[in-house]
Amino acid sequence: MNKDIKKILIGEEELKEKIVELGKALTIEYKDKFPLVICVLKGAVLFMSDLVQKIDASLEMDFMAVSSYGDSTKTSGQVRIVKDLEKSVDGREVLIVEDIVDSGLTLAYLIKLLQERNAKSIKVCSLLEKPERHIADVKIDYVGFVVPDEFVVGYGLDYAERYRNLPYIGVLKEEIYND
Ligand SMILES: O=P(O)(O)OC[C@H]1O[C@H](OP(=O)(O)OP(=O)(O)O)[C@H](O)[C@@H]1O
Ligand SMILES: Nc1nc2[nH]cnc2c(=O)[nH]1
Repeated sequence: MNKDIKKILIGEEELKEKIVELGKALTIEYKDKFPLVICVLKGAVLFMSDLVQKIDASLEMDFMAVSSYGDSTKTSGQVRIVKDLEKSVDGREVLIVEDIVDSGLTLAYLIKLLQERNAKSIKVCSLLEKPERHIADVKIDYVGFVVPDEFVVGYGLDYAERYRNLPYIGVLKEEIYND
């Protein structure tokens, strides 16, 4: 285990099993719909790449990066587009893939944006959710794991851009924040 990690919340095997399960459900949902699957960079990139391999349906992938103003552990509610989609969502069945829904403000912004761009349907698959932290009223159609109100890293999720490459989801030691 990485020396900065206090505990592992979700291990590699558990992640793999959940992704197979989500992939089966999404295969049923999107079998003949040719969805546009949108990865929200950067956190969702590992989850997205493993998840799409478990969806047995024709699909397209696109990538979007948004940034919320605030420090590395808090979101402020203001979101801006850092990298926009290449594809049009007009008339498309869209699946947003997120690593985590915390306050829900990023997701609420994305859903509104894609609605304004005339997507036919918008569903959300998030690996993690912290329901007790929601500020925005967002519906997540597919959730991997509900996690407690602790700052988690690994499997795409960072603290100050580090730890994204850990193959598990873990909680950082307090001293890392206080450095
Ligand atoms: O529900 P919220 O409170 O809005 O937080 C969730 C968002 O925060 C994280 O992204 P971040 O802005 O840290 O960027 P990153 O994915 O590049 O790490 C995460 O990937 C979500 O997009
Ligand atoms: N890495 C990380 N990013 C987040 N963004 C919102 N909540 C979290 C979290 O718990 N961990």
